Amino acid sequence: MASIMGVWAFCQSLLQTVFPPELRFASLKYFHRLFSYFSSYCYYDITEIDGVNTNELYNAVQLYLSSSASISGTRLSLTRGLNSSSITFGLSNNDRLIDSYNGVAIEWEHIVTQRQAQTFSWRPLPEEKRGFTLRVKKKNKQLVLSSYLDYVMEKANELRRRSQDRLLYTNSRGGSLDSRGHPWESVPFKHPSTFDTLAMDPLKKSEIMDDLLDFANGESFYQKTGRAWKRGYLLYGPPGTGKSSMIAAMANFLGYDIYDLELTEVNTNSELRKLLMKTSSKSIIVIEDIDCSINLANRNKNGGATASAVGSGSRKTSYDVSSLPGSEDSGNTITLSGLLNFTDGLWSCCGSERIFVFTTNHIEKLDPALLRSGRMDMHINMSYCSFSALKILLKNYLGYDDIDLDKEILDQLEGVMDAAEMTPADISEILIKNRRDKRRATGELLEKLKAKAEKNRSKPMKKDGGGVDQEYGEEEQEKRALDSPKEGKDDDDEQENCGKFEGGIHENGDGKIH
Ligand SMILES: Nc1ncnc2c1ncn2[C@@H]1O[C@H](COP(=O)(O)OP(=O)(O)OP(=O)(O)O)[C@@H](O)[C@H]1O
Ligand SMILES: [Mg+2]
Repeated sequence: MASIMGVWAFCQSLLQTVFPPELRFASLKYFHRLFSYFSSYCYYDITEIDGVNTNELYNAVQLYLSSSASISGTRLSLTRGLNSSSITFGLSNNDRLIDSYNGVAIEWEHIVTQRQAQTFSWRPLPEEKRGFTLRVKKKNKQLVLSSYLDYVMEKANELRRRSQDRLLYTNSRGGSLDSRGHPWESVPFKHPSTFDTLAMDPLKKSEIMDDLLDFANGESFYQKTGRAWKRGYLLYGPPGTGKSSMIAAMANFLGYDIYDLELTEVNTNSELRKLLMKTSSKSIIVIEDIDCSINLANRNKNGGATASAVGSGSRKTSYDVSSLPGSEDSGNTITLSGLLNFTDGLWSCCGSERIFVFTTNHIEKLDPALLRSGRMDMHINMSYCSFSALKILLKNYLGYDDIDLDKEILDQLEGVMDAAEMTPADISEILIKNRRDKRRATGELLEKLKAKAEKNRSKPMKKDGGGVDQEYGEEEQEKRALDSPKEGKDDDDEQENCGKFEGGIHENGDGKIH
């Protein structure tokens, strides 16, 4: 047997020195077949692209090999991605190293060859053909198949989560795919918001954190109850109350990637489905300002689901496809039912451990279908800054603890906080501006709060909610104007259909209200 292995090794080294890489790859395969019968080893090829899809296992192996301490490579390739904070190292082209698992030696080789002239393909393929070959003794084959590869996947996921550079994906390219078949573009996600920096009622905060942890650790629960392993959060409240900051804090807390879904870039339900299929597990799928992304004014007579995307933000100019003759037939529209299928239809289960987060400034404008049980599991009201939230801001921005603050000032702040109805964003501005002088900061803050409370008191109360709401409307309209000049349609009839939510958090589905 030793002599057979010697011949095999000789042939391999001969091939590597004599043949060009593309021939080497093909010839190696041929010789491999010839020798496999006699060899005590078996081989597994893990190619980067499997047919037209990217092979997740390839990426996992690459990551695992780049960081595992249990491996000893003699020659590594170092890379640092654009905007990335860390250097990653991997196997050089056509180099190999030995990993050890449960006392078994596993050899990895990275094989890179030039792709031959492309025949017809629906999308351009990368110029290089890359793959890993795993070599293990035949007697340990079962170990590799039953647990080693799972271990590699798990380790790679963990490494990715632990690394600072989680990813923020966007679908700003519309429906088009990149050369690796991805509809999403990604950048490293480095938002500093955490649950520590988030100013909100501590009880509410810990409820949300517990809920997230229950979800992340709940694989067996979801399995046992036959539910898809996903959870939906609806964050609602005035601009500047921390909805986007909360999403960043959730991602940082769980170590998940974020998919920021720009609904106005999606033309059809099937495009929406494709985007969903290309999201990974352990991720948060976000639709911001859902009331602006889906135009609920276009529902059909049956209360059905003809909703069209409308422009917002850096988004397309408003359009209303359902008003174009025949546009529905041409399928050039996303519908509310398409969106609901996206979140809780069969397709929503094509991955696991995913969180959906919708945000809105106007929960009352949302279609009741979106709010129904089982859709968005938790409704979280991000409201004006409360006294307990203010204390968090004072600590974070000025380094104040409760005991550091003058009791009299604290009492005054507490007395005026609720009536002032100022957002954490407004308060943060005042604190940032005066952060070098704590006394001045609290002084100016108190002044502004009192003035705002006074202003609110003197405003004439309107039937539908009072003066404060009107101002919140103005602020929000400003935001909308920036987003889309054509917007601002009348949604009154929609509001009649919608339930009103008060208080902090509502857990949906089991009827509990927190
Ligand atoms: N609850 C909060 N805790 C800490 N900082 C906050 C909070 N709310 C707002 N801020 C600050 O204000 C800024 C704007 O907040 P954010 O973008 O999260 O608000 P939003 O609710 O998403 O607003 P919009 O409805 O306009 O999207 C943030 O950068 C953050 O610094
Ligand atoms: Mg926001």
